Amino acid sequence: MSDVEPIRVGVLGARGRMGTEASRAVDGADDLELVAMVDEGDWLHSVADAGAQVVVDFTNPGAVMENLRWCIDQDIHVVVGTSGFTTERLDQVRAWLEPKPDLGVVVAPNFAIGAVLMMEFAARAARYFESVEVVEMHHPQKLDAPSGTALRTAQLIAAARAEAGLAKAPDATEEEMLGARGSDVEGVRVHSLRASGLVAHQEVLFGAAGETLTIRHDSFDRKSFMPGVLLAVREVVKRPGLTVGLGALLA
Ligand SMILES: NC(=O)C1=CN([C@@H]2O[C@H](COP(=O)(O)OP(=O)(O)OC[C@H]3O[C@@H](n4cnc5c(N)ncnc54)[C@H](OP(=O)(O)O)[C@@H]3O)[C@@H](O)[C@H]2O)C=CC1
Ligand SMILES: O=C(O)C1=N[C@H](C(=O)O)C[C@H](O)C1
Repeated sequence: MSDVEPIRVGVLGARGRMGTEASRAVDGADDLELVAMVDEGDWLHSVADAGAQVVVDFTNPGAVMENLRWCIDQDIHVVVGTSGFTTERLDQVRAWLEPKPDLGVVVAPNFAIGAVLMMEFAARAARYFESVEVVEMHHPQKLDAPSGTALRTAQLIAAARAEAGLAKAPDATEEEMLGARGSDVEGVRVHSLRASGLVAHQEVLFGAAGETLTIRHDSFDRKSFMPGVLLAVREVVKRPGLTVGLGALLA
């Protein structure tokens, strides 16, 4: 038996789709101890009362900032899977962390290894193609559109295009029905599909003269996110400040 104390973990959004899976994964890990499961209407302070060192948040974009603020105030490290993180929100989290030099927050738009690689590959390909569009596909219970993963992918692509000096992607559309061309995320078109049977899927379509490149990732089961969640829980206690994306934690 190891003489290292397990990391004490609380889960917010614990009765939701991801919170249920994350609670199960934490509970099944020898080096972690599930000390609190909190959902809407529960007493948030029970997380601190239970001595949680790390909180995992899978709630919703409307709730997550208040949860984060509270955890930081309580000196609890946070792993955030909840979507809805704009640049402004990330800046706000950095500001909250400033007076807390030992505290870590990881915000990961997607914990699936394949999705992380899809974003990295897309960022790498971006400089070589004049056209690019992102199509994300999710279950119809999803509250936000576009997905956090699609937003992050579009931001990474936009940054790579800007660095390469690429102009706006060609598009002669003059007349369009509202929404037909998707949303414009920093100059990258993002389309959101919702259908029963889907979990979480994304395609990034690149185009240049005479060729296209499609990079696609599919999560068929929420178990796909769990190795990433557990990695983030183990790493956040060693990484003060804000870490965005699981990629930074991968060896
Ligand atoms: N980063 C990643 O890899 C992934 C991220 N996600 C993101 O995680 C989030 C949750 O997704 P999902 O599990 O499908 O959503 P669910 O709606 O199934 O779960 C969210 C849960 O949080 C609860 N909740 C709402 N407000 C609070 C609060 N203030 N405190 C505690 N609990 C609260 C909800 O309760 P109630 O229903 O009563 O409101 C619900 O039980 C979404 O933002 C989603 O995009 C999802 C999958 C992977
Ligand atoms: O709501 C979901 O299901 C998912 N949300 C995250 C997102 O918005 O990108 C991650 C994954 O796509 C599943």
